[in-house]
Amino acid sequence: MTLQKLTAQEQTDALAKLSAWSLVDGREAIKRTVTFKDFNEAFGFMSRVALHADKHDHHPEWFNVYNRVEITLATHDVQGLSIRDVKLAQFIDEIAKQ
Ligand SMILES: C[C@H](O)[C@H](O)[C@H]1CNC2=NC(N)=NC(=O)C2=N1
Repeated sequence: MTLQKLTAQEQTDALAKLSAWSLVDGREAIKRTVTFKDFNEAFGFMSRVALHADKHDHHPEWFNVYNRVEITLATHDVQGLSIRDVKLAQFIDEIAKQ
């Protein structure tokens, strides 16, 4: 089945459960920031996300400074949000443990 863009209702429902995530201004994407004790923990987290992302062929946009990781998720293929972003956000929440 081809990948579908989430409907407005699906997006609202998904975001209600992803409390750490918010919509990006002016773009159909979601973002969250995760802060760790130090760079070692932040990079360990990024490594785990990177391996998962590559396995699932769905990659984050992110920015890291020392212990902080800012993450943006979107699906280029649908120019908006898809179930893949929801699943990756859930995985990130699980391993961020915050
Ligand atoms: C060709 C390849 O499968 C696509 O470009 C994949 C790779 N990773 C991706 N990651 C994200 N975040 N969105 C995509 O649409 C996407 N597409």
